[in-house]
Amino acid sequence: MKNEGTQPMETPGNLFVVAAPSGAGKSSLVKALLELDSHLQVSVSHTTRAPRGQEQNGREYWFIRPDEFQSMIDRGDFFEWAEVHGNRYGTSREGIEARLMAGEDVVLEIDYQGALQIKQMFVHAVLIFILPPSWAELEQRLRRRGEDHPDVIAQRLVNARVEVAQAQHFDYVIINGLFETALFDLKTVVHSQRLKYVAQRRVKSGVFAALDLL
Ligand SMILES: Nc1nc2c(ncn2[C@@H]2O[C@H](COP(=O)(O)OP(=O)(O)O)[C@@H](O)[C@H]2O)c(=O)[nH]1
Ligand SMILES: Nc1ncnc2c1ncn2[C@@H]1O[C@H](COP(=O)(O)OP(=O)(O)O)[C@@H](O)[C@H]1O
Repeated sequence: MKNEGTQPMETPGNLFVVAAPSGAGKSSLVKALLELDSHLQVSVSHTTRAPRGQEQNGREYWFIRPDEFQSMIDRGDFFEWAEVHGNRYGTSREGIEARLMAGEDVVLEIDYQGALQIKQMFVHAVLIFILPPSWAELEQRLRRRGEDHPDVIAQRLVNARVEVAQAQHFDYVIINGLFETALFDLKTVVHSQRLKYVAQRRVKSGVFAALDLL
């Protein structure tokens, strides 16, 4: 939650931030997007949460102990971190900064608290919020996923009300009803941002002026 000393940054690479209430389909959408888009890389967060069935250390998350997480906070290793559903999650500086400076596009899959912190640091970050089509469907998806204890699901559904209220602060809101439609919308946002960025760079560099267009 702390980011003292961090100035807003403008980087050659685009930064996309995807947030959603648990079960809305954020991880599935980002995974599908990454398979289609070789220019995009995901940042693997650190968490104190226990791994789920198929999750692997270093793939979905870096799973670390609470004291290790605290040490990382103390060392200033995180761009942002937050407590979500009773566990801590954080985006480490390592990797992301270098990738963005090298002109690569990065996607973060984080909660709304982290997303809002990131927007303060990276003014051009594109914030995307994924909504389920209904509360009933959200609950169904969490149950069908079958990864969390009923108590954990209940807590996530309560927290979902608070999270969804934050969608108003995001640049884009995508409803994940039909998966392929939502994926198309997500691809469109990424593509639009790249076009916008290229156009802005060309205007700045005077390319259009040289063509006698502007
Ligand atoms: N602020 C922050 N939130 C994170 C980070 N990594 C994951 N989260 C969020 O923590 C919440 C819980 O994630 P998880 O336990 O994997 O369950 P999920 O909701 O099913 O994805 C989700 O809203 C994630 O987006 C991170 O590095 N920072
Ligand atoms: N559009 C969709 N329609 C039906 N089921 C979906 C859709 N998107 C995702 N799911 C399913 O819903 C569950 C939750 O998706 P997941 O990507 O894990 O959500 P999140 O990362 O937001 O918690 C998974 O079982 C996933 O396969």
